[in-house]
Amino acid sequence: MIREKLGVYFIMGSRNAGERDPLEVLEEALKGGITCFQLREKGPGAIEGRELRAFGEACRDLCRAYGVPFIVNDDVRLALELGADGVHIGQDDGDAGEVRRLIGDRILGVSVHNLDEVREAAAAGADYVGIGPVYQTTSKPDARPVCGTLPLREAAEAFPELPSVGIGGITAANAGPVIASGASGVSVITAISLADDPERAAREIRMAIEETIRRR
Ligand SMILES: Nc1nc(C(F)(F)F)ncc1COP(=O)(O)OP(=O)(O)O
Ligand SMILES: [Mg+2]
Repeated sequence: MIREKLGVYFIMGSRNAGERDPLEVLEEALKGGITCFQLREKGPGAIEGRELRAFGEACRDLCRAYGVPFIVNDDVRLALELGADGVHIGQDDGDAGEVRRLIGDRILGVSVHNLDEVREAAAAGADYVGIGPVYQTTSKPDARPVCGTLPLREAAEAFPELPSVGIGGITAANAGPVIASGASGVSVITAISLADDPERAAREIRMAIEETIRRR
């Protein structure tokens, strides 16, 4: 069941770890208890071709070793080539129904920004939706305006069967309200990928959301 795997959803590409080896950062995040990982190779210096394939295989193998779902962002062909557990697409990355047909029963995540897009994603067979940016983000230059937690609450109330994750500027300090709004998890790039101690950062986010779930 994907809902339980969405708690601490780490997203990273080869260029998100600053001066550090991204594979070391990923393994530390896995030790810290992330529950899902998305390979999102974007932005300046993004790798491609054989280099991306090799990096993706290494990320996949680390996730498998820790029993964590390995999701690929945008690139359905790469996801299928890598034998990924699923794919995440945005509103401009293709038709969700078509992607569902291409990936079979693998995990399908869709970015949404309003209830119409939630409804469409559910109809297309999405396993979860990503909603944001909840807070100001530094990871996505083309992000939409900050939306806060209200869209998460609206989606959870209107479509309680469709798990959602909040994304955008989330840290251990502000993860609580995201979960309190009804989201099943939080997605994080920088708070883990550029942390001095990614293992500790992942653990603190996991503790923050589990505390909120207990009180919810
Ligand atoms: N990559 C994402 N992952 C999630 C997840 F739910 F998985 F946390 N939610 C939202 C996005 C954003 O997806 P998209 O709008 O296509 O932009 P980009 O391809 O630049 O990431
Ligand atoms: Mg995308």
